[in-house]
Amino acid sequence: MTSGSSPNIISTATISGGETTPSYAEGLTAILDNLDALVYVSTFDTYELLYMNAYGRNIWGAFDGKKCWRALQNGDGPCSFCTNHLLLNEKGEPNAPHVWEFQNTVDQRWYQCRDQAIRWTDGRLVRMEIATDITERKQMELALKAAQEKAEAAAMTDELTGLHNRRAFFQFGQQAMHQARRQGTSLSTIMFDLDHFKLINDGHGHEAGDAVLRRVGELLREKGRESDIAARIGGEEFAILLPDTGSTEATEMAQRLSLLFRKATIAYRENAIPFTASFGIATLNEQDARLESLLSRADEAMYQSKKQGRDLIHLHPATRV
Ligand SMILES: Nc1nc2c(ncn2[C@@H]2O[C@H](COP(=O)(O)OP(=O)(O)OP(=O)(O)O)[C@@H](O)[C@H]2O)c(=O)[nH]1
Repeated sequence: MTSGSSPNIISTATISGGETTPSYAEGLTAILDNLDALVYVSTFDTYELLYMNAYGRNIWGAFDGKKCWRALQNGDGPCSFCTNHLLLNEKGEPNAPHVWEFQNTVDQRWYQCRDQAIRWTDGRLVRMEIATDITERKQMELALKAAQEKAEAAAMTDELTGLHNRRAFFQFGQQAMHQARRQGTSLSTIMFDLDHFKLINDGHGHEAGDAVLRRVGELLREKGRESDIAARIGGEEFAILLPDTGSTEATEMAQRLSLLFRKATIAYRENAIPFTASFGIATLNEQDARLESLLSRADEAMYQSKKQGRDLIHLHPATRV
């Protein structure tokens, strides 16, 4: 419906058939009442509903004398998402129709709404909305989006431990490194590798090994900060990036983890399986052009822990406190 459409139809009726105007008005009403879409008209200043077709009345009830926000949204005042301000330009003339999608708060269904200012029979500009139910399409879109997000999350997650996987670690790690550079803050990394893990697998079975890895994942999630980036980057090798953290704090964190691991024997079938890890720590310095160079220093330090007997913590010497 466009501005001035009602008077046009009525005058066509008079010219073409000489029939009385009401039959055309009734015809128009019949058309509107048989549309598979909501059509309503409300005033800009008082939000009063001037018209609502049968589709709308069947869902939202009688409209006479009601405000649009009360009848259509069961609200206590104008809706926060009201589009009225988009329908008129600064000169107070109608803008092009505004099309948007919205979930109605009363029937919870999704609608594509086409809102525009039209000239009403008394000459004033009013709001007209035509809203089509798009719930099925929207549900499909939302399900697709959720599946996509789930797949993306799965592609970044280590299935066994629930921590980030290697890919996610490098992706988020690069971001953390750029942020540290931009803000001039420190960034440390702790790498650790479980000691003699092959013996756990060989002695208790692969499932027992998996239970240990899962427990390590739990402990990292429980003890880490929200901003930490903890990942399983290899079979029994883990890495944590600690934004805004210097080497002293990182060493303290590694000490806490080392202690937790020693205490956290895994109960698996009648057996209590003890485990330890060898740690290496490094902190970002000016020469680190890439995340890899920070990690390779942490790896070197971890290797020292392995070499010197395992269940140890080493801070890379190039790291400043
Ligand atoms: N259960 C289990 N074992 C794994 C997984 N990924 C790797 N492993 C095992 O981890 C073990 C790693 O053995 P090694 O590289 O010899 O290292 P290690 O026995 O921990 O010895 P050090 O690192 O020198 O202390 C191998 O037995 C792998 O099969 C996994 O997802 N689950």
